[in-house]
Amino acid sequence: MSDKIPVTVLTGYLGAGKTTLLNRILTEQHGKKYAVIVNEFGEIGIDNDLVVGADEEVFEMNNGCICCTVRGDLIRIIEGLMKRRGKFDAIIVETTGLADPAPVAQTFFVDQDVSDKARLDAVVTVADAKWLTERLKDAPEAKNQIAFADVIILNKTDLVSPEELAEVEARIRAINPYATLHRTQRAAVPLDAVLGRNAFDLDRILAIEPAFLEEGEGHHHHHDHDHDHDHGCGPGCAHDHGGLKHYHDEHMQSVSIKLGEVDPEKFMPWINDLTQREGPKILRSKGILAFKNEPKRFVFQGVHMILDGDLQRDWKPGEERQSRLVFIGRDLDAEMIRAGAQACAA
Ligand SMILES: Nc1nc2c(ncn2[C@@H]2O[C@H](COP(=O)(O)OP(=O)(O)OP(=O)(O)O)[C@@H](O)[C@H]2O)c(=O)[nH]1
Repeated sequence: MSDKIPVTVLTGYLGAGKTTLLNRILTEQHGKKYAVIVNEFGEIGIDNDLVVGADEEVFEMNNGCICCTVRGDLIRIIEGLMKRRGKFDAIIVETTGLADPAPVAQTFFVDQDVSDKARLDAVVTVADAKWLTERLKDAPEAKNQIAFADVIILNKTDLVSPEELAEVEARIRAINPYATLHRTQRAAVPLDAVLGRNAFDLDRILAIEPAFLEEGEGHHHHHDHDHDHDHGCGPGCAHDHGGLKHYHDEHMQSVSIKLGEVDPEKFMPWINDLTQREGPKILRSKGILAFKNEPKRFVFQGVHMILDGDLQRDWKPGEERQSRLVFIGRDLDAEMIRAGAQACAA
């Protein structure tokens, strides 16, 4: 029996429910110690701050594209964790919603130091029952996340009719007939549905992606656009790592904003109005807010025009009462969003 540390790669498109699932796993009584590695799109880390659990250690990877800039980070973090063996039962990697899981999974096979000590247990993909059908049309990453999955959590079943649910499940099955599929609300699955699966099937992946085990001899980046963004190796390029091709959305951008205390009387109407008007373009929004005279942190989450928000834990003594917001989407009017947020200052 291998004593390699099992690694679960948690993927799924923006806002599907990855962090919800992760928090559920981490708050269960499991008696295990997990190391969690998160990777976000957007310059200021919010996700790592929203992962709960007293016993876990959370490591944040650099922002940017997971294949080029971030893969090095992933390897470094895992190697660091390996030096402290015995302290962790398993590693969970939560990728950004925009990541193609192929290069992440590939790391566990082509990097010798990593593959000596860690094994990919399963790729778990959270799918948003409401939005997946749309994303399969316009986001190749979303399709790859389904194709690579060993376990699929078909989440947010409360937001669709039984007919819509059957339809999205049929679409998933057309891409991936093999994965174990769980229909959920709020990602409610037992821990053993996700962890310790020993489910990653290399033969199946090689059938989809014959170049999976080939480490690129020099990386060929195809910039099939003339935009001048700077996001690591850049959105919009279809990378070809020795034949393993994956994609980035060239129009995807993030707007991140930091400000001090915020007036909820101004913020609430503004965020509602913004997401109603710009919802089709804003795929994802989230923030941790310091409301004036409020001892607790207010956390809001949006996926297109659906918004959620509540007061969570207290601001800790000495913790700076700073508000942080991130908007991820296509063709966003960054100046308009920034100005609107600034106007909510208390
Ligand atoms: N209605 C409904 N909302 C849900 C469900 N699961 C999660 N959500 C909400 O969907 C939003 C996104 O959930 P997250 O868990 O943060 O999604 P994520 O995949 O981690 O998002 P990114 O990391 O930004 O890609 C939050 O507001 C959740 O509360 C569900 O089953 N039903």
